[in-house]
Amino acid sequence: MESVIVAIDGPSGTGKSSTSRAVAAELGLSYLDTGAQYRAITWWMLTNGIDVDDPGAVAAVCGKPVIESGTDPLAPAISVDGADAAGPIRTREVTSRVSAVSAVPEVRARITGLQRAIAAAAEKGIVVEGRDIGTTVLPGADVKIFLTASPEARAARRSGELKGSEAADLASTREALIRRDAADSSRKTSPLAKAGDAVEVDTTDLTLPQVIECVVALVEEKRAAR
Ligand SMILES: Nc1ncnc2c1ncn2[C@@H]1O[C@H](COP(=O)(O)OP(=O)(O)OP(=O)(O)O)[C@@H](O)[C@H]1O
Ligand SMILES: Nc1ccn([C@H]2C[C@H](O)[C@@H](COP(=O)(O)O)O2)c(=O)n1
Repeated sequence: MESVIVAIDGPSGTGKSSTSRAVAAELGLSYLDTGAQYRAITWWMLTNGIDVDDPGAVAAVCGKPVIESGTDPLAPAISVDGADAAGPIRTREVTSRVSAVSAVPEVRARITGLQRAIAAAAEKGIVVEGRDIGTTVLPGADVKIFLTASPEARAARRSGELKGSEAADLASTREALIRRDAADSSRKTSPLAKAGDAVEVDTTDLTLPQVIECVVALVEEKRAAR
């Protein structure tokens, strides 16, 4: 079977990770969570005392951390300087600072380079999820999907995940994700955007299995047309 590159973009909480992992597993493809890479570099900045609101300071050191991403959809993994970072990158602090770090052009250039190298090495193909995959990272992707959902649906999905001290009410979760989407959409360098040739899938009223089925069908359709 010929290799296939699938780009899945969209705002936060639309189901990119859940869908991408399941589609990659079902089709025997590799999987890359690019948001985890931006979270990992943000976590490194915070733990090393870098002022993440100072783009110059961030740019000066962004080449330092060694970020490695696993590509098995059944066992997603990310490490920074050899240490497992899967847990620490999901804290509320990292979530609230990641948009500032990922807006720095030098950070984007470095992480985009890592992403392209990983995609090029995926022999059977890969599902890559993020914000700028179809527009900037892999503009020649075979299949491009842009997932959307209402802010209410996304907030309800996210609130269900947070536990203990990280738990937040629906309204503040909704506000936080709208704020992050606004920052990610308005940055100058490769903002969150739908590629002109992407298929938009509104997941508001779809179950996760329905979204997965829809994306698998789009990939199979593309393969059959080759
Ligand atoms: N269609 C759906 N219906 C209901 N729940 C869903 C659906 N898609 C995803 N979810 C749930 O919503 C939550 C967020 O999904 P996921 O992490 O895949 O989104 P995301 O777009 O990758 O978010 P982010 O960009 O913030 O990482 C998860 O708990 C997931 O199980
Ligand atoms: N291709 C990407 C992927 C992610 N980001 C930034 C913007 C997000 O707010 C943040 C975290 O992503 P998530 O884990 O929530 O998917 O990373 C980006 O700029 N470009």
